[in-house]
Amino acid sequence: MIPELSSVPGVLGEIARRRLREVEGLQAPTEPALPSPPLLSQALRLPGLSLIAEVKRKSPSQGEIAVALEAAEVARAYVAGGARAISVLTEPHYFAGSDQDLRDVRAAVDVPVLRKDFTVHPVQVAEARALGASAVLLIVALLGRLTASYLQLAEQAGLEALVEVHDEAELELALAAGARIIGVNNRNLIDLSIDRRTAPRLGGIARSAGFRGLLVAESGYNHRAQLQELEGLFDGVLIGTSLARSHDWQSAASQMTGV
Ligand SMILES: O=C(O)c1ccccc1NCC(=O)[C@H](O)[C@H](O)COP(=O)(O)O
Repeated sequence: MIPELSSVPGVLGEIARRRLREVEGLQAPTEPALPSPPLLSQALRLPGLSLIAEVKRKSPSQGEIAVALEAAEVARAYVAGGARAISVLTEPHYFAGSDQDLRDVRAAVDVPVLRKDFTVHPVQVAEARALGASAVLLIVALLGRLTASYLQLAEQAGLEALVEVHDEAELELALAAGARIIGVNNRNLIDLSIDRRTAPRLGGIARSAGFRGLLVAESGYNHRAQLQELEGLFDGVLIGTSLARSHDWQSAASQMTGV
């Protein structure tokens, strides 16, 4: 049990406590291990800013985005539009996602797949590997000092981790935990406000502190021009709402990547 979970405020706290109740009785999957998935880090090391495109049906901040979308179809279109990785929200209640979405996306595309969930129990890490994910999301605002042990768990399971931060204190914890891929979220997950200055600010601090790992900017991007300030500092950008709500997922992705 994560000691601080009961005191996480706002929507993030609500989601995480509900998720814990859903998963804490589950047994770790026992199926034979799947072949090693493609590495998220490799996709992020390609030249330029790599797009991680998100399969997102609804969200606490936006309500319904594309409730009827078919995850595999959307993921294929994103990849055709130049996305180098896919993020799949598997949380069912607030985002209408599912584990089956992740299986479907894994079967449909060759690029790395991130399991975007609210990881609050070790069983979710084992599940992610069994579903075919390449990486899991670890939110420092939820895991606090346990971030390092969840990172270890992920590595032992053969997964990479996107370690997500939103402020300086969380960035310090992520660096101390030995994160290799840090996601800076422009969305405050407590009050859901967006401030796109967060990513460049914290990305700059991370680099000044000597971080040589991979940086991903997350949330709030809807035009290619907004990505300019990330060039040269960030390796990737994670975009959900503005892509998913488009009626043409391939051209929406392509407008962001220029492919
Ligand atoms: O998207 C939300 O409203 C949200 C609310 C509470 C916790 C997490 C939330 N989103 C998760 C994400 O970080 C985003 O799905 C991801 O970064 C993409 O953001 P966007 O392009 O703004 O959809």
